[in-house]
Amino acid sequence: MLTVRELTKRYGGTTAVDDLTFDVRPGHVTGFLGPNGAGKSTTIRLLLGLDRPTSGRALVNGRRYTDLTRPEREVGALLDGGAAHPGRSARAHLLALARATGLPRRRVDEVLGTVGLTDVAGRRVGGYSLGMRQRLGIAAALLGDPGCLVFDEPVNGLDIDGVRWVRRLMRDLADEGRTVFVSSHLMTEMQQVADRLVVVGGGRLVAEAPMAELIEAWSHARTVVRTPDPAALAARLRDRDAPGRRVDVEQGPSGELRIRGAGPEEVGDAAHLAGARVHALYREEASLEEAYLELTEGTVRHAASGSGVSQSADAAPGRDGGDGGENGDARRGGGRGGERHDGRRDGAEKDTVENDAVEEYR
Ligand SMILES: Nc1ncnc2c1ncn2[C@@H]1O[C@H](COP(=O)(O)OP(=O)(O)OP(=O)(O)O)[C@@H](O)[C@H]1O
Repeated sequence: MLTVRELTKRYGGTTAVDDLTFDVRPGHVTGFLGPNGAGKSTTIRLLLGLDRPTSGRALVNGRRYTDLTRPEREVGALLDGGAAHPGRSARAHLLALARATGLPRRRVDEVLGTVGLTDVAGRRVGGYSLGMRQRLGIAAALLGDPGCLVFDEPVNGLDIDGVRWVRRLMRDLADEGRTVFVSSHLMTEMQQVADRLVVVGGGRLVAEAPMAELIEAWSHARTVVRTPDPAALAARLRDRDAPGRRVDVEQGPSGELRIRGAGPEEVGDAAHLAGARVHALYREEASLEEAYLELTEGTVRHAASGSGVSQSADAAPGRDGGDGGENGDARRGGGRGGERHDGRRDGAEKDTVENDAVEEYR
């Protein structure tokens, strides 16, 4: 369980996180959604003890990260898929982490298997695609078999199979009773994977709710009708306005009417009464994207510093000895990188690296 209470973080004159309170509960995939500069990375850093709050608390299983005796067994994080040394093999990287945290080496093989890197575990990470590095980052997060997992943009750089795999993995981890917290700027991705959402804007909490509730509360289903007689139908529909009930009618770019406050049956009846011919009539469900835009409207910061700061924010997930990564912001590319995680070996990448860490840990 992750607990955030009245959390505030100021950097000079900038309030990155502003009196934020929310819970991330076990057994759910909770999405952490917000526009650039909303305070997501800062919140995650505070949860993971990588920064200190100005005030308030950010707790893992009821304790500050820095007070946890075996943090790797309680929370695992993917903050930067490129955090492994490029000259090391995936296996060597994970063995070094296991050794540093006193975890059994069998966990290395287990997590390599879980993320599908067993066959390429001896290859240098420098030759890995972005998607393979994401998998390695997830393997590192899973190493201590923690009850809480924090994933920052885990699907970036993955091909469609990789994306499906990550979704399945997050679902399975939650179904096992773990706490899964996943940040993303991809609203459509959240809709696919999260069953709860924490939405932030301008450092403040905008919403915390089950996904379905959030969409229901903040977005509006519309009825769309195509008719050659839009004026007659619109007039008839507007007549249905009554105290406590509002029917909004807008004309779309190709002449269609988009109606809020009246369903297809009612619109069909109104068309009949108005003598308007109907060529198409359907209900259009609002997407999370629409709900999200509505929720965060007006909260977007105009600080040009956002992306630069985020890079430093993403670096070095402390406990896995991250080196800042050679690709600090690559995962923000939203689908850039086109991974080929198909086991194909490029000639230049065939070398096998087993370094000191492996030797020492045998
Ligand atoms: N170390 C820092 N020094 C100064 N300002 C910072 C620092 N870290 C974050 N900020 C500022 O705090 C605000 C929140 O940044 P943060 O990176 O947490 O947002 P975010 O939601 O993760 O955005 P993104 O998706 O772009 O990473 C931004 O205005 C950012 O410029």
